[in-house]
Amino acid sequence: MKATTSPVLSLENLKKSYGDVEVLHDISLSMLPGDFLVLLGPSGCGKSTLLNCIAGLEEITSGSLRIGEADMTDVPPRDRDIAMVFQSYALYPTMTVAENITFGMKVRGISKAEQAEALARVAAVLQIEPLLARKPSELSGGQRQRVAMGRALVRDPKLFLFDEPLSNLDAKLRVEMRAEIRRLHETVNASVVYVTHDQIEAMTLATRICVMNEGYVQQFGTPDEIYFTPANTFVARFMGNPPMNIAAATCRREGAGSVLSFGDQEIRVAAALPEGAVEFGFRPEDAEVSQGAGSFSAPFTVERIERTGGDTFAEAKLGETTVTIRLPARARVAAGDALSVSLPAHALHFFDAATGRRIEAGA
Ligand SMILES: Nc1ncnc2c1ncn2[C@@H]1O[C@H](COP(=O)(O)OP(=O)(O)OP(=O)(O)O)[C@@H](O)[C@H]1O
Repeated sequence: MKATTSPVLSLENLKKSYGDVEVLHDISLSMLPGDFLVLLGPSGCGKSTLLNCIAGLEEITSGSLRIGEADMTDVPPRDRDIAMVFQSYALYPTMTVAENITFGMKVRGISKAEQAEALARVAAVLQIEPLLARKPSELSGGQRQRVAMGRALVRDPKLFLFDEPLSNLDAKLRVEMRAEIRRLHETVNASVVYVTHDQIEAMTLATRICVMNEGYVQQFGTPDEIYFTPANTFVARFMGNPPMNIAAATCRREGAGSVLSFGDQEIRVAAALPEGAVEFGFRPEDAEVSQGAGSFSAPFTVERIERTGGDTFAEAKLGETTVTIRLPARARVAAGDALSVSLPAHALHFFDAATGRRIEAGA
């Protein structure tokens, strides 16, 4: 008989209030050992508060929080079998790198031999052997971040918690460290909860993403589910750069399909959608630009062109909404040109105009 793997972390109807103000509402999610769970959302959405609840730095107001099988309600942070890496590295300035990494073990009375063994293992994984005798002031930002991770890695805990660990690094270093964290996760097969507001970090690192807004879980799924089938307009707009185009349309049924109109522009779709107001979405990279007739009955007139080097983006109006369409880098297009745009069926997204929720197209 195959044993089922039990979650390493599970939250059920977790709520957190500060005084009368509830900042986390009914959060339920779980992750399996080896999962890399990213808590993603804009500033103030509650992701750090949720991480701090998991760490035990904040008490939960109601609901349950389990790490492994054990309920954590009355368990202090030091007994939760977790290791945290913060955005500020909080290294001890007077200690060497080696001492910083082994300090926690020393405090817990772990033998010198075991400390040395753990230090060697972690230094090799993080490739910081040449830095062990240095002080934090003699390190670059990326090296300090690696040492901070080293301090967490010597623990071999049930759960690693990362709070925006890359946000103090410059763009290039962030990309390098992102790759390193990914490699690290693959090498040690750790279970990680990772907070960020950066959707690229979430897409590249996560096995599961929990998108949050205003203390609510907007969607919990794999990176592909979140990107390709966003549950609502918030998730659709939050993921992707440039974000998904979303335009208000009026829908009428025609035959087995539907016609969406945006002023004088119309698009026929095979899906049988509810009639009336609907939000229509497509990603800038899914638009196929052609010379002939596209999916839309009226062409788009280019209002603005933006060239980023690798891509060219054209802005045009769809009804009242300005939409962005990605073109090849060397596309010879200028403001005032007309574009015929086609969209493959899988690239069409529909959302309820009142609630913003995804409408599963029944075709
Ligand atoms: N100690 C506190 N007392 C009262 N309100 C708080 C406290 N800490 C956080 N909040 C509020 O809880 C909400 C969530 O804050 P939190 O720091 O978790 O957001 P966040 O998503 O991590 O944001 P950021 O990315 O800016 O750190 C915010 O509205 C914040 O103002």
